[in-house]
Amino acid sequence: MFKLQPRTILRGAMILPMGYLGKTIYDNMQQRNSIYAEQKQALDSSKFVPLELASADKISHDTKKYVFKFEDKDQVSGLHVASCVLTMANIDGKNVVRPYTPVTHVDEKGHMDFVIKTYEKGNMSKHLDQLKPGDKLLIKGPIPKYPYKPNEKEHIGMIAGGTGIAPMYQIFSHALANPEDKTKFSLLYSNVSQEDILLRKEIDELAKKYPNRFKVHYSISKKDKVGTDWKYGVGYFDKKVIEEKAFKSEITPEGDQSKNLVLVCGPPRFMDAISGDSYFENGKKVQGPLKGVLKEMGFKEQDVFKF
Ligand SMILES: Cc1cc2nc3c(=O)[nH]c(=O)nc-3n(C[C@H](O)[C@H](O)[C@H](O)COP(=O)(O)OP(=O)(O)OC[C@H]3O[C@@H](n4cnc5c(N)ncnc54)[C@H](O)[C@@H]3O)c2cc1C
Repeated sequence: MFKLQPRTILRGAMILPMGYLGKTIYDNMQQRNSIYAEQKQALDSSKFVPLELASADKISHDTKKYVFKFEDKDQVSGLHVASCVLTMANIDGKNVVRPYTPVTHVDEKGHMDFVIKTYEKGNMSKHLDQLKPGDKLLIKGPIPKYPYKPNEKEHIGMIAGGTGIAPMYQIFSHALANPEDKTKFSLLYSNVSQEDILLRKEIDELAKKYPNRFKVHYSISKKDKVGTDWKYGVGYFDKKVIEEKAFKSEITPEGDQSKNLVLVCGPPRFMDAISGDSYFENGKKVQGPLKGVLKEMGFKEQDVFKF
């Protein structure tokens, strides 16, 4: 079992949410913000601003890509890696607020894109599904999540389910585009069927372009949804799949955890199975105890960040 070094404790603590170590994350964000201060920002973290929907296109049977225009085509969102936004809409007389993670690069100008799944009984996702180009949505951000720093870790394992790919994509697409950043990424991405895999073209292109820095293993949870050409996994992620297909000997609970980290994001049942979910306590998001497969494997709370 690995021992906690002071450096490990500090780094572990850095991945805790604002409520625990707000100052560290805040300082980090301030540094990032000073970089972006020179650029005109479309979003404001203290208030909701209306953004116009430019287009909404189906990318799978239940998911759309939404493109929101900034007021000025030279504006950037003002987001940093990794952060998300809050959206707000008045639905049946109530203000509904939900977080989403853009999939556009943080320095992309003029627009911000989201990949959002529509739930049959979902308040915000159904509202978004009904929006037409020209309609506006209230958006606020950035909302800080994991403060990613190039080369801080050697290897980051990512375990994502469904739309949980969005924050992972934000991180690895940003990191891989930076030639100075040597961080390696291993992504395990689970979906019900092949058709449900979001951003597959983009992910496969990155895996091809950066074979030494980025690898991906997909899994389909339903056997009958697998096509004949399927070369990846079937079923849920367990210890064996995580060890053999993603982490190999590079990310282990016994390894040097100041160099490795595991990120997890997915729907509630997926989170419960893999790591346990983060939750709100006294109005603040807390990581909560580590549970599930990662706990069984021997990982510790500070080795894992849950989005
Ligand atoms: C940090 C963060 C970033 C996120 N980024 C994205 C993103 O980029 N794209 C995206 O599509 N979603 C994302 N989500 C999820 C999103 O915030 C909403 O939870 C989701 O869109 C459902 O909201 P709703 O109002 O439509 O459904 P609600 O009205 O909240 O829920 C209605 C019903 O839908 C079902 N449901 C709701 N959410 C889920 C879920 N995640 N999995 C399975 N069933 C569910 C439940 O059965 C629920 O009873 C993110 C969540 C977080 C915490």
